[in-house]
Amino acid sequence: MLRLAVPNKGALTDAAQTMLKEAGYRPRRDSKELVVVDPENSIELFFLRPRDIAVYVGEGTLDAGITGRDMLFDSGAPAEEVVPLGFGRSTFRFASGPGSYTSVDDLAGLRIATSYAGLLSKYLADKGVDARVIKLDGAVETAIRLGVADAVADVVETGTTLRNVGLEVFGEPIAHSEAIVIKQAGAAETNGFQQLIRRLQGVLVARDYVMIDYDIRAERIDDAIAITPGMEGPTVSPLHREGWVAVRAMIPRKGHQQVMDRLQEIGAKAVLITAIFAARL
Ligand SMILES: Nc1ncnc2c1ncn2[C@@H]1O[C@H](COP(=O)(O)OP(=O)(O)OP(=O)(O)O)[C@@H](O)[C@H]1O
Ligand SMILES: O=P(O)(O)OC[C@H]1O[C@H](OP(=O)(O)OP(=O)(O)O)[C@H](O)[C@@H]1O
Ligand SMILES: [Mg+2]
Repeated sequence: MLRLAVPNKGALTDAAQTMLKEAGYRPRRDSKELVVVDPENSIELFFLRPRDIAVYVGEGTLDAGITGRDMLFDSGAPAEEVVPLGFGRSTFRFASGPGSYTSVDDLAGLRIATSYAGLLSKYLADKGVDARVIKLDGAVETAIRLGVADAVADVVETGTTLRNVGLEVFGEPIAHSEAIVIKQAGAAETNGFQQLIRRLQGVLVARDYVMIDYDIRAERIDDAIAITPGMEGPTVSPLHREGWVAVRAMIPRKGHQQVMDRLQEIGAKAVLITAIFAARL
């Protein structure tokens, strides 16, 4: 049985649940359930704090985990990213009162509050900036107002939290994060692990791609294929109508209306888009 760590709280929880459900795994019945055993899929799900997941996986007590890339770096645990999952996207940034500082170099000798002390300390060391890291558990944005810190380093998604307390980001982003699957660094990939990855990648394909079908005059087929090249070449089938062919291909969901416009401009008829329910490439 594969032992997988899944966030039990916080920003990644719902999206991770939804993705695992779409990948065919048994969802947890309520938010208090800490372990889900799913023998049909040979998997055990352990619901843990996102911050702790890299620690368990790095120790090898669990085979794989879903966590944030920033949390993996922060932990310093011997675990590695296997695939990005496309949700929980955020940047990790410095912020302070408007106009206070412009780059990390301005922070030498100052105090920076964060709940990602490992990630921040590594970044400061890389940049050769000697500053004091004040480790807090959360809600770090308030630390400046309360006089505990001169600047903060925190997760920013929409920026609403910072705006609400009158802070502004400055300097280059420290890190770009999203939800990822991790495994112990250097560990062999078991059959169960590869199955998990294939299923999750299938969910990503089903989310990001749609199927397009259309009819086109045979003499325009090269132009049509240039617009819809498909993954490994589109399927082209004869139509009962003389001089016409039917084409079927996968295209990115994003921009599919533009693709339909271009196909119509070269004379395509009966252009249909359908959602992909599940996929394995
Ligand atoms: N508003 C957000 N939008 C997108 N991703 C976020 C957001 N807040 C946090 N994350 C990401 O989610 C992951 C887990 O962070 P989260 O804040 O949920 O954990 P936590 O702080 O330990 O939990 P909690 O906030 O419940 O105490 C991190 O990788 C982080 O980058
Ligand atoms: O840019 P925004 O869209 O406002 O999102 C970013 C905020 O979301 C997270 O907070 P969370 O709710 O996890 O609280 P925490 O700081 O206590 O972890 C993060 O720590 C930021 O505060
Ligand atoms: Mg949080």
